[in-house]
Amino acid sequence: MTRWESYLVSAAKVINSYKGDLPLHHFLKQFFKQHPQMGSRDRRWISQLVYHYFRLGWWHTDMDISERLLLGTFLCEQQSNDLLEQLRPEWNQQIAAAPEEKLAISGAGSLAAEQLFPFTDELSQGINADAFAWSYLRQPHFFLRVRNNKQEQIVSALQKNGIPYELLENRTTLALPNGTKIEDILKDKSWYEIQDASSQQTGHLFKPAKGQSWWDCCAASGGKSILLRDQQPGVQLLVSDVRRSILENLQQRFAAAGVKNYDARVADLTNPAFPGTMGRVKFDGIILDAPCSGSGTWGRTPENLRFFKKEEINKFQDLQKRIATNVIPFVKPGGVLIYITCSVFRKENEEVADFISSNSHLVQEEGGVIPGYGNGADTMYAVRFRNKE
Ligand SMILES: C[S@@+](CC[C@H](N)C(=O)[O-])C[C@H]1O[C@@H](n2cnc3c(N)ncnc32)[C@H](O)[C@@H]1O
Repeated sequence: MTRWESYLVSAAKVINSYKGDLPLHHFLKQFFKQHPQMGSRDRRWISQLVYHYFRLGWWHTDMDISERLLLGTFLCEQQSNDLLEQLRPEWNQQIAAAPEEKLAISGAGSLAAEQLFPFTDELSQGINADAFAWSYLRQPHFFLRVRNNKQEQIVSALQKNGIPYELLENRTTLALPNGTKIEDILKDKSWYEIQDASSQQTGHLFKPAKGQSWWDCCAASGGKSILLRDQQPGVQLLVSDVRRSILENLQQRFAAAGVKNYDARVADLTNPAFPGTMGRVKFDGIILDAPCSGSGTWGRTPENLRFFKKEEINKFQDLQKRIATNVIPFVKPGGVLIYITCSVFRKENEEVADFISSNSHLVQEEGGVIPGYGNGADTMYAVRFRNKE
């Protein structure tokens, strides 16, 4: 058996044993731990094959696995590669063709959006189902947000290391190839944050003013809070999350980014007793970056196309409504609430936004879907409400 054929066999082994109960990258890590004879090149190829396989969603699930692995590689890769050259050279010659052309060349028949992404009837308004579904065939980019005006220094380090990059029009967002080991290239952590392009765009809704008090109530490791403080270093900041461990990550990330003077607390915002623990405090701005299906980021975790259960969407909506209900009373009259998800589902987006405005004095001012699928970024939803009390 050639090296390339053995990659197909190993990838098929992974696919047959993976049941979706933990993220695919964790599963692959475990798999490689059990097969220490595989070197880094082998691991890279097998992982890539498996990811391409899942990028095809529910299309041709009855096809022979090896055939589907090759088809996934043909449709998802844009550059000639050794595996196809050895196993399907006639496809490798056409690797740069448009996806529609590749479909015809492969003889695999037509491809409808619902076959790739089985939840098209759940999409938020304004998301183009075809363009969104087809975006799964491309691995998303890796994005940086430039801080402290270090564009020139960063670009020159990337050029020195031969890393291809695109500096977007706003001159603060950099798109890089996925898997770039940026920590090895940029030693000064204060120059940049790793943050998806759409996540960076949510910041356009913040508009903080000096001296205001803000609460990032589902802060995780603090990506939105750092963005907020970069816009307005003078805001007073409270961060909270239900997970103590993620707030420890936040503290390290803030220290590396030079973010100081903030309050942090562990808080479960679904707990009905929670509001009583906050005292009489109110905020000029609250960022509610809600726990969600993450369906706008599944280009990075395409195994979800096969393993996510539609019923989960309602559970997320329920969680989002409960958290919003507990958070709304803490917006000052005249203050703002920014509701954010990285979901493409109407139930987690517009329906929760409608729930917020129907059950409070909050009025939606601006925002909506941030469609990242056209430029290799995540798709998000972000809306800004003002308290008209
Ligand atoms: C989408 S993430 C936030 C991402 C973060 N804002 C950022 O920019 O990196 C949602 C966060 O909500 C937190 N969360 C989930 N359930 C919660 C609850 N009941 N109360 C408070 N936080 C919760 C999760 O732990 C998770 O860190």
